[in-house]
Amino acid sequence: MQPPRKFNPHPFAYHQELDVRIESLTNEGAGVARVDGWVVFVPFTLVGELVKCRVFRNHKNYSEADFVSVIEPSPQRVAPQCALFGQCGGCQYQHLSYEEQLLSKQRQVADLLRHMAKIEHPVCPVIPSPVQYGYRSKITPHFHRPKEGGIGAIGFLRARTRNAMVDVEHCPIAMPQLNDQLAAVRARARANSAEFKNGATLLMRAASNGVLTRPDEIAVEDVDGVRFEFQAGDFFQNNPFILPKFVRHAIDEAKATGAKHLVDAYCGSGLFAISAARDFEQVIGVEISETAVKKAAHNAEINGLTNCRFMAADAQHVFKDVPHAGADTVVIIDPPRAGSSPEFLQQLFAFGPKGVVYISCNPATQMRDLVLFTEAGFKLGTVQPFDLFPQTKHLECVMTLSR
Ligand SMILES: C[S@@+](CC[C@H](N)C(=O)[O-])C[C@H]1O[C@@H](n2cnc3c(N)ncnc32)[C@H](O)[C@@H]1O
Repeated sequence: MQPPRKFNPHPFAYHQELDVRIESLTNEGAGVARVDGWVVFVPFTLVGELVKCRVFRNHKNYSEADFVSVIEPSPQRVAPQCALFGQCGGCQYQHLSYEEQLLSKQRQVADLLRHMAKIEHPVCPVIPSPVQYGYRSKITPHFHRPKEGGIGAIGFLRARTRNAMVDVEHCPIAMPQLNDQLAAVRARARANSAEFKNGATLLMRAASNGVLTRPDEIAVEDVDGVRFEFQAGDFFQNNPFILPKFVRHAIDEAKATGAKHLVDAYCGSGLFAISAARDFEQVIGVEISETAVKKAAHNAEINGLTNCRFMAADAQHVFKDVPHAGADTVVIIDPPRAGSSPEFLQQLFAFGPKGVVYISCNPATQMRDLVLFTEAGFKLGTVQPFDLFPQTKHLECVMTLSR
C-alpha cells in the first residue's frame, strides 16, 4: 500500500501493524497505548486489552492507528449491534458495556473540569437513558452530489474522515419507526436523483404524530404531560425516553435557588420554559429562530399558561427586557455546541441572577464558559451528566451555578 503523499515515516511505516496494550482512554474514548514510550491512539479499544492495530499517521509526538482485532479482550467488551460499527462515524461505544459507557462519561466530565476549568469537583453518576438502542427520534442521512450513475452512499460520515459517506440501510440507535421507513426514504431519493444538483441531507423525525420528512411539517411531542409542537426541521431534544427526568432535574435545580422568576435563554420551542412555568411567577424565553420562538408562544397557549413571554432575538438581548431584579431571577441556558458568546455572558453577569442552570451538549465549551462564571463570582454546585446519546461519545451535562 502506497503511503499518502504527506506521510511522515517516523517512527512507524505506513500501515505497519503493532500489537499494543491499551493503558487508558482519551476524553473522546480512543485507546491510548505506548510503544517504547511513544503514544499510539487506537479507537474502539478498552483499557487492559491487547489489540492489533495498523498505523496510518505519525505526528510530532504520537501516532494514530486503525483498530484491526482484539488479541486479549476486556471483560467489559460487548458485541456491537451494528454491522457498520467502526466504519460509521456515528457511534464510538457500541463495543463497551453500558455501565462502562456511563462511567467513562462521568470520568470525561471530571477530567475536563480538572484540566480545562482547573476545578476538582464531584461529578454525579451519569443518569442513564432508559433505552440504549432505538432511542434517537431524529436522523439526517446525507448523500453527495449525484454522478452519472445516480446517488452513491446514503448515510452518515465515515469514521475518521471529513467527507466520505458510509451507506446506512439500518441504524440501530434510531427509533424503530424511523428504520421501518428508511428504505422507502432512500429509494425515493434515488428515484428522484435528477432533482439533486448537489448533495442533500434527508430529514426523518419520529414524533407522536408519525414519521415526518419535511422540515416545515409540525411535529407533536408529549413531555411529562406537556404538549409541544415544533417544526420538524427545528431543534428538539433527540432522546424522548430520558427527557422527563432531564427536564425535571433542570427545573428542580432552578427552583432550588429560591428565585421567583425564570429566564430560559436559547429556549427553542420552549421545552424548559413551558415545563417550568407552573413553578415560577413569570417566565421569559429568548431564541434566535423565529419559527421556534413562535412555536414556544403557541405551546404556552395550548398548555393554558399565561405567565410566559417569548422573544425572537440573540440571547444577549434578553436582559434589557427582563422587568425583574437579577436577585429574584434564575436563568436556564442551553446554548448550541459552540457554547455561549462572550457578549451574552457579559450581559448575564451584569444582570446578576440568583443562579444559573447551564445545560450543554458540549462539555468542552461548557468548561470554557465555566471559567468565566467562576471569575465573575459564581460558585459551582451540582454537576449532573445525562446520557442522551448512548453508544456515542456525546453527553449532555447540567451544571448549577449560584452566587
Ligand atoms: C441546544 S438547543 C436548545 C433548545 C431548547 N432549550 C430545547 O431544549 O429544546 C439551542 C438553541 O439555541 C438557539 N440559538 C442559537 N444561537 C442563538 C443565539 N445567539 N441566541 C438565541 N438563541 C440561539 C438555536 O436555534 C437552538 O434552538
